[in-house]
Amino acid sequence: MTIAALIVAAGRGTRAGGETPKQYRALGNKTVIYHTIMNLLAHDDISKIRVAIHADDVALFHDATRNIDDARLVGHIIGGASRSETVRLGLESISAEYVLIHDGARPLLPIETLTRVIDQVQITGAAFCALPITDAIWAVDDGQATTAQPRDTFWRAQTPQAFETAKILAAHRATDTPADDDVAIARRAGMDVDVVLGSERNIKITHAGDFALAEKLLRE
Ligand SMILES: Nc1ccn([C@@H]2O[C@H](COP(=O)(O)OP(=O)(O)OP(=O)(O)O)[C@@H](O)[C@H]2O)c(=O)n1
Ligand SMILES: C[C@](O)(CO)[C@H](O)COP(=O)(O)O
Repeated sequence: MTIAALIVAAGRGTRAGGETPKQYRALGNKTVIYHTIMNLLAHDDISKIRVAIHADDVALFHDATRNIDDARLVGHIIGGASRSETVRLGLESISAEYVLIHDGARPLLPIETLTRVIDQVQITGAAFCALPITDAIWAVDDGQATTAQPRDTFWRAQTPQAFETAKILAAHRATDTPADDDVAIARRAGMDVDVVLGSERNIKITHAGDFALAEKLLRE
């Protein structure tokens, strides 16, 4: 049994703003992507980590990772125009039995969450971490509440999302329409995907204000 990780980090971070893409900005005294990689290297079952980066970021990536002395971090690849395309390109380069697909912009993944995903994917072949919703959920149209939604049936998806590599690669090859995440691509292909408990700590840095939250979580 081999488990690889694919970190997708080829986005531009438009919503976060700033001159440098968010994955190469500082978090503590390292970069965001450094933390993301180290969190995955923390699990002994991960035998290989591939990072998909943007063609303009090669120097930034080398700078961010030059102090990582671990042979499991293998050569980077260049991602695509959408997250889904980046994932497909990354999957084409991975030969392990299972693959964990993780956002480069989630630098605070707890080892317990990672372990839950790794354990479950080896049992059922597809698993991701997510959080149940505690607020009431309303459909809103034109600024007005319309229909209350049954919140027990909705979970907030996080990454890693893990699959048998051959199956998720086939699912990606079978569609040209990008999706928000890889669970959506898997479901499109008819795969069953198990959910395990994620973590409030496992935030995705999306907007500029998320850096302050990430710094606070890092210190805790
Ligand atoms: N073409 C793309 C787009 C996104 N991603 C990655 O997918 C993850 C989640 O995407 P998101 O948070 O939306 O990042 P960006 O696309 O960079 O952000 P934005 O939409 O604000 O530009 C990030 O790690 C991002 O680098 C990617 O690898 N390739
Ligand atoms: C993959 C993801 O992080 C799961 O929550 C999310 O769908 C990424 O969305 P974005 O539109 O790329 O920010």
